[in-house]
Amino acid sequence: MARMKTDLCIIGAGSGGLSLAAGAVQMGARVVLVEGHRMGGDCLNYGCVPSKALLAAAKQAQTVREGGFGIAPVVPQVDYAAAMAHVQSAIATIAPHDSVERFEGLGVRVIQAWGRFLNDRELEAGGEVIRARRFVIATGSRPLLPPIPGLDQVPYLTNETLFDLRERPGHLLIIGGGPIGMEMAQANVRLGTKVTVIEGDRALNRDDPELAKIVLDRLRAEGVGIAEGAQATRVSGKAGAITVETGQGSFTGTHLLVAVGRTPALDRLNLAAACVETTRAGVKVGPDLRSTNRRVYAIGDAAGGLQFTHVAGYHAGVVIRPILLGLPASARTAHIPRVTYTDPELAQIGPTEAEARAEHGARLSVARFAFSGNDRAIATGQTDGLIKVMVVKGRPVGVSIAGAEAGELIGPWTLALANNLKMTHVANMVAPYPTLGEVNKRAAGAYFSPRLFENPWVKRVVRVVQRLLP
Ligand SMILES: Cc1cc2nc3c(=O)[nH]c(=O)nc-3n(C[C@H](O)[C@H](O)[C@H](O)COP(=O)(O)OP(=O)(O)OC[C@H]3O[C@@H](n4cnc5c(N)ncnc54)[C@H](O)[C@@H]3O)c2cc1C
Ligand SMILES: NC(=O)c1ccc[n+]([C@@H]2O[C@H](COP(=O)([O-])OP(=O)(O)OC[C@H]3O[C@@H](n4cnc5c(N)ncnc54)[C@H](O)[C@@H]3O)[C@@H](O)[C@H]2O)c1
Repeated sequence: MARMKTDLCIIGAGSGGLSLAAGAVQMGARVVLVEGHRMGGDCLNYGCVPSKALLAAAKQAQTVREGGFGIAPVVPQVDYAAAMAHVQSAIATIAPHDSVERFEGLGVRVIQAWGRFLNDRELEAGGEVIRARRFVIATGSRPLLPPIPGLDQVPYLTNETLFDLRERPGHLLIIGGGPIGMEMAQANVRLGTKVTVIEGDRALNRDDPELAKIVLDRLRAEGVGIAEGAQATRVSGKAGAITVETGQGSFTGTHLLVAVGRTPALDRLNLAAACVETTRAGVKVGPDLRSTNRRVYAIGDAAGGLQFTHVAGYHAGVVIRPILLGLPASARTAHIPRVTYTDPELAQIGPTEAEARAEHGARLSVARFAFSGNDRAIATGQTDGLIKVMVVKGRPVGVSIAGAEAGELIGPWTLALANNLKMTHVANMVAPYPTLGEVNKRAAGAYFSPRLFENPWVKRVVRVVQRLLP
């Protein structure tokens, strides 16, 4: 077997591995990148990109279907295969950016094979033994397949096969009402599929219930059936007629999508040989993302924390400091946002109201502003929405937004939380009129209004000054 030495060996060329490889090689390190399947990982091939591309096609169908503003609604003529062709075209357009050619052009040695540790300092991939000063496990995650009796006896879809469909499903059952389940429910219902979501708990249960309701009400109004408190206990049937049994009754559809979470992709790595310990969530790491083997780090979904592309990229930025420069660094989570790209969108940073109340008690103030008070939202018919800002000692600690463009609107708050800014900084901002972005400033205004307008001292001072002014 050929042998090579390198500074850094990264296993997995997804969101985390690619960011790290590009950064490390351009800063002068010798980098080997090992990828066993498709460059770009889950996000490009089976996750963010295809799901957002399908949602875009679905939004187009919905715009036509709803009409409005004096434009007559029309039943959309949906070509499901063409919508999926748009999905593939979005992937193909981005793929060169994540390609072997681009990374080899940057100076990265790319090995297209599965990597497997031989011992605590060596990994084998594609018949080569790589001895590296540091390793980074960036192998991501795969769909969790729950032990529901009968599931292994029926054909089912996951995010890895859903985008291969070319014929529109007649009735899509989705087990799991998390972000994957709800995004794909709306995409499919808008493209003309009958959809039923089967959720064991509350749909979108990680989000503030008041804001999740805004999204769920819209989905229900568009025709998505959402059974909550309906844990799937048995699956049976065959292609075209699949039945899911739950405590709330049984549901039969033509297709089944399983979207009940993720499991870390660590099984091919032979981690025991490298003395790298794991938990059910992923590689066991400290705040510095270092594993139980001090030469080995883990980033992204494999590190067992938040599972988002921007987190994988952020992790890459954290580990590059100790790996390349020997400097300390640790990962934080308080400033990490998340967005579910339903229409309306659901965005969150920091704790929800309930989480913040549990943590801060009476010190917490919650400022609210409804989209129905925003002129642009009224002009464009997008008044279903609400922003809540959780404030402690004059600083925002959490923000929840449900509404049009919530993912864009959370931007200024990500800046505020990352830099520990105060509500005054947000209130000082002048937002262009008329924009949806004014909801951010109005929420800051809602925080200051009672302090300014309902404060007897302010009134007294104004009266005195008015008497004294010439
Ligand atoms: C349907 C869906 C929609 C999503 N939408 C969003 C979104 O809108 N926004 C967002 O932020 N996140 C989204 N996510 C989550 C996001 O895709 C992941 O958090 C992100 O891809 C994680 O990046 P990663 O680098 O950790 O892993 P990945 O991108 O999964 O990359 C891991 C790579 O490692 C490779 N690999 C695994 N084992 C080995 C091995 N032994 N040897 C060599 N290679 C190996 C895999 O083949 C893969 O290419 C979505 C996920 C799904 C499933
Ligand atoms: N927009 C985004 O950023 C985005 C989009 C999709 C996915 N993702 C990432 O992917 C991760 C996985 O998403 P997900 O939606 O698969 O998982 P999830 O864990 O967020 O939601 C899964 C849901 O399935 C339910 N469930 C589990 N077992 C069940 C059963 N037997 N019967 C009925 N319901 C059951 C759970 O109660 C839960 O609500 C997310 O947490 C997120 O990190 C992000």
